[in-house]
Amino acid sequence: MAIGFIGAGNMAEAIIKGLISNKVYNCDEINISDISDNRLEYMQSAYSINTFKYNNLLVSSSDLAVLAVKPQVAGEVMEALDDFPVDKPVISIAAGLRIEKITKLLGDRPVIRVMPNTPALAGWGAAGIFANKKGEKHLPLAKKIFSAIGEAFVLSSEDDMNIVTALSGSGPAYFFLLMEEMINAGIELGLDEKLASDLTIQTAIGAAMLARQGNNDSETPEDLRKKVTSPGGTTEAALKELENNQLGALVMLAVSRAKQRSEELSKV
Ligand SMILES: NC(=O)C1=CN([C@@H]2O[C@H](COP(=O)(O)OP(=O)(O)OC[C@H]3O[C@@H](n4cnc5c(N)ncnc54)[C@H](O)[C@@H]3O)[C@@H](O)[C@H]2O)C=CC1
Ligand SMILES: O=C(O)[C@@H]1CCC=N1
Repeated sequence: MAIGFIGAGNMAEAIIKGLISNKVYNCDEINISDISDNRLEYMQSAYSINTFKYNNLLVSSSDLAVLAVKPQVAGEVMEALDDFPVDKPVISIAAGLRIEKITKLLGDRPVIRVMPNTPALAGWGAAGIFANKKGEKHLPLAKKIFSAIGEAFVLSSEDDMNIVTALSGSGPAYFFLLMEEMINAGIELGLDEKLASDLTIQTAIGAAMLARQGNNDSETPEDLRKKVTSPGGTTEAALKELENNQLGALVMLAVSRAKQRSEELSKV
């Protein structure tokens, strides 16, 4: 069984790294194509996988194709795939690309839509998965692939993919922005850059680990926040500022905007 990635970008690399280190596929069972020769050379030397200059050759040498190009070029990439047998499944990770469009261009075939995220690069990804009727029998394989790079969650409706994209697909960027701002605050208030950065990142990891542990013990992030917040203390002073400046409403606005953008991309 060979897996073929169309597009050798950041997400394809994250997935491939996880597949190899978790021995889901051997290097010689992984194919990749890209328009960039540099990118193909890099992927070949970093992971010893098979590279293809042409997407058509890639799909004819693969049992499963993973569409990993930007949504804006996905249409033209699919239109140019000739003689791609309809029994071969497609996994698409392109944001906002609906299954209906894929089957329209590639024929009525098994399709699995997945929304992964970049923490997959560190093995800590979160992915939402949805299959069409024909794709359902390939769900165990899709779950295996995305569990190799984090946790995979099967969705009951394709429409939920827009929310998943806004929450966990784009979500790492929200946490990174918060980290950037915390580091900047630490520096501005007098710490050196390295210390501000080390403290912020370790705190983010600690908070995430605690939240994860809490999730198993029915302790919510809200419960954990309350444990940090001593009455009349420093945390309370900080949180009041975040509340007064409507952090909650701002997060709702940002996530809704990302969801709306995902819906817009569905119409391209
Ligand atoms: N970056 C992220 O956090 C996430 C991205 N995604 C989705 O994953 C997909 C890929 O995103 P990234 O890896 O971040 O993008 P990227 O820009 O790093 O990778 C895309 C790759 O496709 C190649 N490419 C462009 N045209 C091509 C063609 N005609 N044939 C073959 N290859 C071609 C590019 O040279 C590039 O290497 C997108 O559809 C995006 O919506 C999904 C979840 C998270
Ligand atoms: O920003 C984007 O469109 C992609 C999808 C989710 C994360 N990155």
